[in-house]
Formats: sequence, structure tokens, C-alpha cells
Amino acid sequence: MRNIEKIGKTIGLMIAIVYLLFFQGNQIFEWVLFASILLTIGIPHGALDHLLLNPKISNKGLVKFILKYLAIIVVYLVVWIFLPVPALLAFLLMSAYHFGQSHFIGNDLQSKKKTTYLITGVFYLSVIFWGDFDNTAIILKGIVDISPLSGFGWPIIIGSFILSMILLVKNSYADWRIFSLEMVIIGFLLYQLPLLVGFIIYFGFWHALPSMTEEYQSLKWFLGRNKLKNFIKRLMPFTAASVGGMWLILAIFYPGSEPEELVLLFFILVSLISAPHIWYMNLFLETKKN
Ligand SMILES: CC1=C(/C=C/C(C)=C/C=C/C(C)=C/C=O)C(C)(C)CCC1
Repeated sequence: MRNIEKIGKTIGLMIAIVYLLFFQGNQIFEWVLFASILLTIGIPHGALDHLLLNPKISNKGLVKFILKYLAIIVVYLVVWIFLPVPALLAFLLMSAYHFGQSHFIGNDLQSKKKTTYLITGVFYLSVIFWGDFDNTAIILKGIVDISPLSGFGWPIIIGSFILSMILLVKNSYADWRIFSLEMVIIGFLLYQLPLLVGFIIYFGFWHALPSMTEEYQSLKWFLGRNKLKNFIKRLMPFTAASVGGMWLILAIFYPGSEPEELVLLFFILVSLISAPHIWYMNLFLETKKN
């Protein structure tokens, strides 16, 4: 694990512990935490997709890239409008795969790679959702009533944990002990945390920061002398576009919406920009390994 990743995970762990000890129920802390992680690492980690496969992309290439990205967004939006439940299921499955994949950056699994990513992601998403099932259900009630699923939490959490252990052993994964210890400790903490706090800590420090570190490593040869400064500069345009676009749509829907409806709309917007991101990130990470 790279240093920055270790530092990030330590910070994430500290924030979780400090929250549980001193800030439980403090909504200001929760929203400030959510917004700051989202704006500094969450959104920016997906803002370099256009450079991942081709760091020297031409203007024509960039236009083609943007059109493809927008086409995926539009198709997925149509699915959300006409088939919201399948759209939600697809979002959860691709997120689980994508999150699981970031646990194995720099490690090339030999056996059942995609299943291992998926099951690892299912474990982490499950502890986050079932750890605060009531709030997950409240947010999702605009799409589907998930209350009949409340008793499935532990079988899914324990099942996905055991399955990922089996998959790691099959892969002769050298770090499987550390990996499983991390699953137990972080899984336990995420389960205790409120939905959005658990989600943003995991998303920021276990997914976005390791992904961004990998992006930096691969792009640093093209960043000239002030590498970090140029890296941040290149993150800016698409970060600003995503934040601005989401903010505008949320502001339009703000009057007359309940808070949980806005949270759901926010995650639907996240899903729309995540779909092409997951696709490009997968191409980037897997072609790097081959
Ligand atoms: C937290 C949360 C949800 C799921 C969010 C997910 C799955 C986000 C995935 C983001 C990704 C994949 C970002 C890309 O890098 C629900 C179930 C919609 C509603 C309840 C709160």
C-alpha cells in the first residue's frame, strides 16, 4: 500500500472513531464532513477519466470522449426514468464492483477477479446500508420499499465476508490476513456509523483516495515540473462542471422537496456520472495490469 493511501485510511479511521466518541448525532459535523470529503476527493477522483487512457488526448479526442460520456449518462437517465428499480440495482452492482476493484489496485488477481471485486464491494456496501437500515429505507422509499429486506443484512454481510475470504485464498493472496482484519475492523466501524457518515468515509478514504493516487502515479510523467500543482489544475474543469451541474439540478428541485428526496436525487446524479466513470476506470486499471 502506498504511503498516501495508508495516511488516508488512518485519517478515515480517526474520523470514524472521533465521530463515534464525541460527535454522534451532530448534524453540522456530519454535513461538513460529507461536503468536504465529497468536494476534495470524492468528485475530483473521477475528473481525470479523459486522460486515463490517453494522457495526451487531442481536442478532437476530448470532444469524442465527452460525447461518449454524455451518451452513457443520457441512456442511463432514460433507464432511471422508466425502470427505476433495475436502474438502482444496476447502480448498486456496478458500485460494488467498482469499490471492490479499488481494494486490489496494484494487485493482479489470477482467479475469479471480477467476482472478487464484486463480493468485496458487496460486503462494504452491505455494512454501510444495513448498519443504518432505517435511513437507507427512508432515502430509497421514493423508488422502492426495502423494508422486507431488513432481515437479510447479516446473512449477506457474513456470506460476502466468507466468500471473499475463499476467493482470496483461491488467489493465494499474500495479504489476506491484513485484508480480512481490515474488513472486520472497518466493517464494524461502518456498521456503527450513520448511513451518510459511513458512506462518505469509506468512499473517500477506501475508494477515491487510492484511485486518485493511482491516477497520479500513471499521469505524473505528463505533468511537467510542478507535478502536484498541474495534477490539481487538471482535476479542476470536470470537478467544477460536475459540482456545478449537480448543485444546479438540486437547487432547481430544492423548493418543495423533502430532505430525503434531495438525498436520493443527489445519489441518482452521482450514479449518472459514475456509470461512465466506472467503465473508463475499469479499462484504465485492468489494461495497466495486463
Ligand atoms: C449511500 C446511499 C446510496 C448508495 C450510493 C452509492 C452506491 C454510491 C456510489 C458511488 C460511486 C460508485 C461513485 C464512483 O466513484 C443509496 C442506496 C443510493 C441511497 C442511500 C444512500
